[in-house]
Amino acid sequence: MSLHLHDITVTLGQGDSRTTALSSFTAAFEPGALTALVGPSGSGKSTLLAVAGALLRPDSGQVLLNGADLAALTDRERARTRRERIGYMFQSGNLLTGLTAEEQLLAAASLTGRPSRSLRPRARDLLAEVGLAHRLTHRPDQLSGGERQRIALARALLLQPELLLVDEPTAAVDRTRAEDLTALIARTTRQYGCVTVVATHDPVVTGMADATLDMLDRAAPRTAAVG
Ligand SMILES: Nc1ncnc2c1ncn2[C@@H]1O[C@H](COP(=O)(O)OP(=O)(O)OP(=O)(O)O)[C@@H](O)[C@H]1O
Repeated sequence: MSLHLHDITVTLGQGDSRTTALSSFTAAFEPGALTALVGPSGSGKSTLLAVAGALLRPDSGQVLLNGADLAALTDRERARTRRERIGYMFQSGNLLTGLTAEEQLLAAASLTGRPSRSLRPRARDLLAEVGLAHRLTHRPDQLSGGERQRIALARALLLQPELLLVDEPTAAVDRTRAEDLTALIARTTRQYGCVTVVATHDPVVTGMADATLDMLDRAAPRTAAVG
């Protein structure tokens, strides 16, 4: 498993709000390694996660997951790749209203056609690992922001993704929980051999990461020198 982003450019918005969020961005990510993606607010971290996760098509460039270009796949193939090969944990948690913590995990897995009964023990183990064994039957509106994020992490890990994309996992939790969550992400990354990219401002995460990628170091010059 490998992830290689090659010469990625992304523009967002229309008219006056049109912004170049990524400009000729190139980077390679190692399997079994947790890479911390750092850089000031607005430097393109979330945009990069969206492109790597086949949620957003770049204007140009290649997103090579194991050598195959996600940017060149059809919408249907991209949706399948997202369901089966990529785990996401984004800031909002993106949980489904009305479902319990345990159902959040099983519902996501059922989209890939796997029987939920066989996954239930693993779902419970993962919820216990993120410290939510006592919250299996709670629904999103009965949980804190940090708890919702932890459910999203457990859900992302359920199907052993090849690519794990995480946006600010520690923003809504205390330091001890931040260390536990980051350790879980790092441990799972090594165990599954997945490529893990975590956008973060938190020194706890950068301190435990295998590599740090600073968005500002990778930005291409905005104006080319003409000789
Ligand atoms: N829909 C949009 N339309 C126009 N510009 C946008 C849009 N979404 C994001 N941007 C701009 O694109 C740039 C990159 O945004 P992005 O969210 O990727 O940054 P970030 O590094 O994740 O920031 P943060 O650390 O604050 O989450 C920013 O300048 C932002 O203002």
